[in-house]
Amino acid sequence: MAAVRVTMEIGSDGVAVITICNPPVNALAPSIIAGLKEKYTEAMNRSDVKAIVLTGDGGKFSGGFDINVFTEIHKTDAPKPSVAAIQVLHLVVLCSYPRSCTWWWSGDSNGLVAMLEFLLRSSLGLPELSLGVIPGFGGTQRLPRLVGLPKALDMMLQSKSIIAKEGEKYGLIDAIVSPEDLLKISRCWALDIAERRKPWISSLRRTDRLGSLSEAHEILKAARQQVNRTAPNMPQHKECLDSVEEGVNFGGYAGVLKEAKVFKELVLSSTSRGLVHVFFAQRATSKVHSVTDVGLRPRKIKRVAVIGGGLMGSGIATALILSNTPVILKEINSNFLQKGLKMIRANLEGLVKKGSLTQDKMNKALSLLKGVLDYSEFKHVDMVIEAVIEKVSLKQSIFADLEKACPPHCILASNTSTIDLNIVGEKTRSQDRIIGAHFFSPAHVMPLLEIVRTDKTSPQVILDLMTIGKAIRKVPVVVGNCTGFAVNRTFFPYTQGAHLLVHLGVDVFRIDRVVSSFGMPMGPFQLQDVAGYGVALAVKDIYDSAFRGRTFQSQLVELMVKSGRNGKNNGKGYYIYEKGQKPKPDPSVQAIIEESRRLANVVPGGKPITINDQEVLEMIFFPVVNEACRVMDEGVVIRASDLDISSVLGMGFPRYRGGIIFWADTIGSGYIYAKLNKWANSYGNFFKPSAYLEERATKGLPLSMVNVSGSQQSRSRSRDKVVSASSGSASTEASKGSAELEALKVLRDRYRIPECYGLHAPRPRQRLYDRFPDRFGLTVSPNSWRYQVAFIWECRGAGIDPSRSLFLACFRLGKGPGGYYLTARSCFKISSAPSNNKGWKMRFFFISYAQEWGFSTGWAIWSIDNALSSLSAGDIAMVDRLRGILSSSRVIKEMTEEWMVGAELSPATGGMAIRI
Ligand SMILES: C[C@H](O)CC(=O)SCCNC(=O)CCNC(=O)[C@H](O)C(C)(C)COP(=O)(O)OP(=O)(O)OC[C@H]1O[C@@H](n2cnc3c(N)ncnc32)[C@H](O)[C@@H]1OP(=O)(O)O
Repeated sequence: MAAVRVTMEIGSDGVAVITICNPPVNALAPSIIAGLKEKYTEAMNRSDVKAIVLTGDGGKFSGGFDINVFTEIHKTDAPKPSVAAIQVLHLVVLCSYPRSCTWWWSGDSNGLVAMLEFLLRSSLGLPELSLGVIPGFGGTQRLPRLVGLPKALDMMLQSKSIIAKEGEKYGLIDAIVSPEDLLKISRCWALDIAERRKPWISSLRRTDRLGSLSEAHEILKAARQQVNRTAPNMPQHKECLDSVEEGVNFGGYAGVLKEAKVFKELVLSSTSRGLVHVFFAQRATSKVHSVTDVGLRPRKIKRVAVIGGGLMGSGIATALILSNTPVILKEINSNFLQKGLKMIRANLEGLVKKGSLTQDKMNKALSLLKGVLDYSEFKHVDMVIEAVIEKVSLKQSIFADLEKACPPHCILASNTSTIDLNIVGEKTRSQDRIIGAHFFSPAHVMPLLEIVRTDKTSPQVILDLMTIGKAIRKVPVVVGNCTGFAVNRTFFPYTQGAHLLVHLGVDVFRIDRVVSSFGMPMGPFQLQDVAGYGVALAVKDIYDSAFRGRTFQSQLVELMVKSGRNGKNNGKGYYIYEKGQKPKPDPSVQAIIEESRRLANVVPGGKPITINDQEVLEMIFFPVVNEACRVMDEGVVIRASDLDISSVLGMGFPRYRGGIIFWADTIGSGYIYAKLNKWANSYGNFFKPSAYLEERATKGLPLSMVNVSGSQQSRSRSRDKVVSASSGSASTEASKGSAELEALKVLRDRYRIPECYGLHAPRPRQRLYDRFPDRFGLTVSPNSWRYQVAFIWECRGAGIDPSRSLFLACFRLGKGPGGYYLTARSCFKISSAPSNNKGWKMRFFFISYAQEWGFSTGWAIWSIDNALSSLSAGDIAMVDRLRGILSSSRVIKEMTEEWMVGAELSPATGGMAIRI
């Protein structure tokens, strides 16, 4: 992999070409920004440089600011100096008008002076709001001045990127040139500007595209109204408008100052934490151990057959032809076939009507579609996706036919949402080719593709389906085989919980309101209306037998159907649906609900319960979290974040809450466990906490920590396979270690503890050990890392700054009256006698240690200073607090027992680990 660097080459024409290199997307990491600043200064100081062109390595410019920095900030709760540096750099660049230098980037003749301006312009998109922040580097000011307020607001508020042609049309870029000519033309253009043959206009000072003040205010007012409607729970939208308005009212420079202030605040918001988590969770789905890391190459899927032209089949076919994959649609008779083809056409027409597809592209897509009534053409397909009704015998006979009709390499996929794939493929001998391709309705719109593998599905088949999934613009998440798979299984208690609440006396429409204001696209009852009652009735028995003892059954849906209601389909459900109107709650369902309540008779003591909105929310979502725990426990998902992204993309769980597990961990396993336990005692087993949840709650661990202990693994039904898949074929001991590390990583991420040993990588620590064996009095073991993390985490829980606890953890714990406790002696030594040999040695050691972990020296010094500033003052209260933690903490007690036995620290260093 190419090194992260910024280079500068100065040509004989006097143009300095500065190139940033940070694969894969040349993200603006702090080191890149520092490198840019350095090269800029160097170029400015050289008399032979007339102009500067900024470019990116590997044929790309930049994917914007390095999002990993946000993650770091989220872990420490404080903006890193790097962020401030960016702002400083921005201002420096902005204010220091280079006399003879031209900052110029890919086709922008106005692009003098502010190099960061070019980053903005050439990326052709400002996706910052999708990460919970607002555009920085003056983005909120420059974009409106370049493309006009309406287009700029559209791009920023929707995080919408635009293609080069559109950029040219709106004045964001000046010329479109071929990749081969880009640098050559850029050099000439830059020289033209430097030598005043072309004009330079600073975008920050432009006002011509802003319109009059009153026009601008009108546009902003309309945007504000829209934001209140569409993003009520996301502060960054409103803040973005405020920053733009500041610039409109008081000038670009004032706008930049406001933007910088707001940016710093937003980066610490819970919204940004959730959104950044989702960003990485989505990308993590591309990595499936033993599939994507074993050198397999995806095979070309030239033609796909879809069986069944119903709602799902036609949606899947639509998605495929939209991405240029030829499709054969098979139905059992011409009537059904025509209906299916018509539905596909209607799907495409809908997109044309919305403006997201041109008529030409629609025609091209339709030309790739062919309807058939038999299997004769199946010998030419590379993949089949079966999408018929959920009937086991029908699916089994289709798969038996497919085995005969398709070539031996053909992938045999089923879109079943509930049925065990082993049963689907029972009548074939092609189990290695059988896989689940679970789309969500409408399949051409919903972004999630759940890829279900069985024990026998071959890695090649999984990889091929992942690849085609990405080609049709889905996010493929690979999951294990079980009833409902990962998403439907996790969310089955969502509807059931809502039904149980209704039967306990809570109003249907209130539940929907509470759930919608939490951020779901609609409440569970409206969702049931939209999905149709057929689905609810079809899965009822399946779930009841698979999850026996923890389902809630009522007659409500049957009674609704009996009364002539079928949800949105026939315009009558819990709501009334009229064309062109918003769904209206139907008060007449009340009688049906009363009848169902009477039949279910679950209200304790016959008196409807009284609960507040928060409890409504918890009683609906905590059972979902509980089931998600079982899904993780059984290894149905590879990692917790797969459930986060699946809940966001498949169920509409609010993205800014980070997904179901991320959200649950912000609440805490202990709280959720206690609530579920309480409800289980009052209302039955539907709420009974799972063993996974119980374990994490008792140990005070996050739910996202999938691997905790050996007992956990042995309890798991199918996770052994998944765990070994994620930790390779190493020995048991090694895989235990890697599971431990994985757990640590999760802990670190969840509790935002960047300072944990071993979390950055076990190897640096091992290297240190190899280099300085005398300084380690104990063997490096995963357990020591775990305990150190636990310690730091405990300190954090007690409100002690993680940087201090890290520092303390680095130094020794001494023995005192009443037990072992932490002593600040080592720290005092440093602070009271900084010139003392030992003090300096320790300080130096700490810094080099920090460097090995990948922290900067600056950070290490800052961290030491931070710790010293509190400790050197003799902060007895804190030491007492720490002592309190040590004596009361279960984790620490556990540590004590183990550590007392074998661990001994080197007196030479004062300890590299906690000594209890
Ligand atoms: C002050 C400023 O205004 C603040 C900002 O700039 S905020 C940051 C704004 N930037 C973004 O939001 C861009 C995010 N990135 C993207 O949209 C897309 O990655 C892209 C369009 C640049 C490229 O897409 P694509 O080629 O499909 O690559 P994609 O799979 O998304 O990413 C490839 C890798 O780059 C990483 N990556 C992408 N953008 C990154 C970024 N800005 N920072 C850090 N890593 C990034 C991804 O995590 C992924 O890593 P992995 O391979 O280890 O999983």
